Amino acid sequence: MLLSGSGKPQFGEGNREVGEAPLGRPVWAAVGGSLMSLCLPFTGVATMKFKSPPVNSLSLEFLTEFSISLEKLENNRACRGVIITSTLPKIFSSGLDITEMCGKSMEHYTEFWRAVQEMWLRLYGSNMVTVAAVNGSSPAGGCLVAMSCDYRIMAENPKFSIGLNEAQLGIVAPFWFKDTFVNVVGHRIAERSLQLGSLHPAPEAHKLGLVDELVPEEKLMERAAAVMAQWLALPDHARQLTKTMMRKAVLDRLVAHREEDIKNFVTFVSKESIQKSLRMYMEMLKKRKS
Ligand SMILES: CC/C=C\C/C=C\CCCC/C=C/C(=O)SCCNC(=O)CCNC(=O)[C@H](O)C(C)(C)COP(=O)(O)OP(=O)(O)OC[C@H]1O[C@@H](n2cnc3c(N)ncnc32)[C@H](O)[C@@H]1OP(=O)(O)O
Repeated sequence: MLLSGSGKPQFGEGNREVGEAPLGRPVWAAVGGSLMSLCLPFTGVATMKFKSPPVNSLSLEFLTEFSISLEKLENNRACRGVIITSTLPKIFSSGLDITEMCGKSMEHYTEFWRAVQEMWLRLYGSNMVTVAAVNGSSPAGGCLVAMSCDYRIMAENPKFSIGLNEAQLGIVAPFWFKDTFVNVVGHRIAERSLQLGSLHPAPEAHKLGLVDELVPEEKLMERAAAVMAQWLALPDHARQLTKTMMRKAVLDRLVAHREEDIKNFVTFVSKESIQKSLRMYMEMLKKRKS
């Protein structure tokens, strides 16, 4: 992932610490792990770019790096907003890495699911302004990442789709995926879309309110910066308290039921019938390619 931003530098780039420039001015800070890049320029707005080929699947390693990056930004007082996008053509994120949910131990499933929860708690509960610049397809967990942001701008290409398609895989979106979805599009649209496991092409996603606006792909980052500036024009404390008021109940629900949710996931995903569905789905993806 690539992460970039400005302000008071606190990050290291690989092994290189980024510190004060000779004149005492903060320098551009680049952080990164291998799976995303992060930069924080003088504007106080970070850009986080997923870069985990082939399709930015949310593996345990990716989720861990994502959460650490968010924590670093959150703790950096100079950082007020983050734009999340992808370096890969046509793909924002393919969602949870299915291979993490196939043929692994109970311990692994537990660790993986805790990492999924952690990422969501950090992103959905972030004090920063979060804008998703969705420059490609974004199924399931990828859709969750976009929906957890404050605002979604999607490239207007109808070949790109977004949605919670879990039902198509024979699995069930957990209650907090569903809650996030309901908070974005409302109960009726969420119910129909979840039951059918729909992936909505960009124009339809816009009509449903799943994304806030569509722009030509080449204008995506420019528009994301403009939206960010609009949101940052307000005093942080008022915006943050309002965000908390809107999201707290849903966040609290997972916090209160976190261990139970992990147990449910592990029990569910360990079932032979679910393993079979996931294996068949992976085979279908491979066949579709050939
Ligand atoms: C009671 C309930 C209690 C608890 C709940 C329990 C459990 C359920 C909760 C689980 C919630 C799950 C959330 C998820 O996110 S599941 C993942 C859903 N994702 C998808 O369905 C997307 C699948 N992928 C695609 O549709 C396409 O790959 C995509 C993204 C449109 C890109 O298409 P394309 O560019 O043509 O690329 P390929 O299809 O050729 O893919 C390249 C390569 O990547 C592999 N791959 C794709 N997606 C994934 C993935 N999500 N995980 C792992 N691997 C993936 C694909 O197989 C190819 O591999 P290859 O080796 O053939 O190169």
